[in-house]
Parts: sequence; structure tokens; C-alpha cells
Amino acid sequence: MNIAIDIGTCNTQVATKNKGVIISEPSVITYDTYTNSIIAVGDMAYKTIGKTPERVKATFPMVDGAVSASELMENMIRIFIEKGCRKRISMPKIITAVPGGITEVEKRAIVNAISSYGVRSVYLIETPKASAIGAGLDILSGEGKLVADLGGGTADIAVLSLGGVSSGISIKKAGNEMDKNIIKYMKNHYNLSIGQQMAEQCKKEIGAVKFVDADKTFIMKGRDMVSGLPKAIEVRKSQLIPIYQRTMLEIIRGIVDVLENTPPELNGDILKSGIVFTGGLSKIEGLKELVKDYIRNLKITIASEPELCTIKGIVKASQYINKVDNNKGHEINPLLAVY
Ligand SMILES: Nc1ncnc2c1ncn2[C@@H]1O[C@H](COP(=O)(O)OP(=O)(O)OP(=O)(O)O)[C@@H](O)[C@H]1O
Repeated sequence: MNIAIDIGTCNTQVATKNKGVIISEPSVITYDTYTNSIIAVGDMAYKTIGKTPERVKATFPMVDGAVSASELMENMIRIFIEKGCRKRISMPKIITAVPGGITEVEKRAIVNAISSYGVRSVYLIETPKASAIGAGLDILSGEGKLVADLGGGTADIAVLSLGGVSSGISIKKAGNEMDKNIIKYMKNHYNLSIGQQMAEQCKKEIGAVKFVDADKTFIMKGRDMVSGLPKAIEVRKSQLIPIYQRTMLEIIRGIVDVLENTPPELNGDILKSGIVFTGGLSKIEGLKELVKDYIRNLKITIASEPELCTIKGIVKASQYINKVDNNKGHEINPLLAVY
């Protein structure tokens, strides 16, 4: 059996070819620090963030696209696979995505965490390739395609051609950094200490990188840092735009850098096909409009269900597993490596 898994900094998806996406939950695990026993994983664990008693900790085992807590990661993967498949799967082949430009050590850490499940082999594909396939792009043709996958911890930008990455960059700044900047802003301007979940909820509800629609408000709830008492402050979408914009402008600068390092022939192709955005953060309001201000002559497309493009692409790429197994390595295929 082949299982596709996308372990993101914020969210993890598990899918199979026949059933499609069977798990899509936050990459969070809550555990007892005294006994090391697991208390909750995924949706349930996300609800515990910031609310746990002293001996209990809620952790994201993947930070900025790299494993930060290997044992917790192994447990999270096992629980997600068994929950999604409703049983323990014996020796599956697992295919997963890794950020572009990942080091050999980081790659090994992901492979080891997955292998601890007891697998036949682990196949890797770079995230921008998987998300481009999931967005419906033909990346095996010689025509260059530019894809930007904007997630929680990383923004993966790549020009793809003939199944490979021609030029690319992985920026460790995306949705999580926006949330951190909002937490800082609320502290500095209102003496209000808010949690990570509140900041993310605000971004999903009223977050925008350019003003394109009516102004909206959001009630931030937290703790007054002077009195120590609970406090709520109403913020406007328009006042937060400069904060969200700061991170997005760095990502746009990254896209321009990638274009500058792309061979002229592929730049000609991209003039035709434009930029395709995938990943959950692509849903932020005003993205198309802001990118247009800086990269005027390219068509901009936000993929449909952008947060699911990577997992859909991993499932589609699993058709190449047999080619790799049968040693048809000379044929073009998008897989990066097999362990
Ligand atoms: N409607 C929305 N508006 C703004 N941001 C959103 C929206 N929906 C999701 N996001 C943000 O998208 C990010 C998560 O995207 P995604 O699930 O693609 O990332 P990930 O795969 O977990 O992370 P990474 O690719 O960095 O490992 C989070 O920062 C989340 O808050």
C-alpha cells in the first residue's frame, strides 16, 4: 500500500490514491512531560495550545520545515496514519514532500521519523514540485513553470522544468511569522498579551496584505500586561495590513530573486504561464493585488484549495514509485530520492 503524507509546519495531511485525503489536521501533539504519555494529537491538541497545565506541553514537532522533536514527530505520524487508515498498515511505501534546499541532515531526520513506523521505503519529492503537480501544472514538459507555495513556516519558490527545479529558494518566513508580528504589535500598542491561536484566527478572518475590500474588525482577547486582567481590544483590518505586508514583501523579493536567477529561455515560458500560488497562506486577502504592484507583467493564479495542493501532488507523484523501483531511473520523474 502507498501512503502519501505532507507533514507541514502548521498542518499535516495523509492521503491514499483510492480514498483521497483522509487526514487534514494541525501538526500539534500534546503530551505529559513527566510520563511522556501522549494526551492529544491534531485538532484536539491544537485546542490545548496555551491552555495546558505546567506538566503538560503542546508542541509543533516540525519547525520551519525541519524536525524539531523527533520522538514526538514519530508518534504524531503513527497516530495520524492509523487514524486515517483505521488500522495499523503493514510495511507501506510512504511518499512525502520536503522543502526545497533541505540539507542532507534535515532530510534524514524526516526519513527516520517516518521509517520508525515500519515502512518498506520512503520516497521524497520537493514541496514546490508536489504543489505544482497538485495545482494541475505539467512540470515534466520543457516549458518552465513558476510556483510559490506559501505555508506556515516556509515559502517555497521554484522554477520547474523537465521534472526538476531550475532555480528556487526556500524562505523561512510565512504565516507563522505574520502571527508572531501581530502578537508583538498587540503587546507594543495595547499592552495586550495574546496567544498564537488568537493571532492565527485574526489572520484567517481579517488578514490582508493589500486593501481590496471593505474594512472589517476583529476582537482580540488576551491579558492586560499592566493589570494582569483579561481584556478585549477591537482591531481594524486596515490597521494590520502593514504588518502582514512586511512578511509578504520579503516573499515577493524572493520571487524576484528566483526570476533573476532563471535562464532567459525559461523566463520566456513564465511570461506565458505566470506565477501559480499554492499553500494555505495564498488565501490571504490582497495577495494577487500586492504581487501585481511589484511583478507587473506576469499572470497571477491562486490555485483552488491551495492548502491541499501539496498532498494532492504527492498522491499524483506516487505513480512514479514503480518506475523508481523498476530502476527506470533514466526516464524523467519528479521524485527526489528513495530511502
Ligand atoms: N484564509 C486564510 N487567510 C490567511 N492565512 C491562512 C488562511 N488559511 C490558512 N492560512 C495560513 O496558512 C498557513 C498554513 O498553510 P499550510 O497548511 O499550507 O502550511 P504548512 O504546510 O503547515 O506549512 P509549511 O509548508 O511551512 O511546512 C498558516 O499560517 C495559516 O494560518
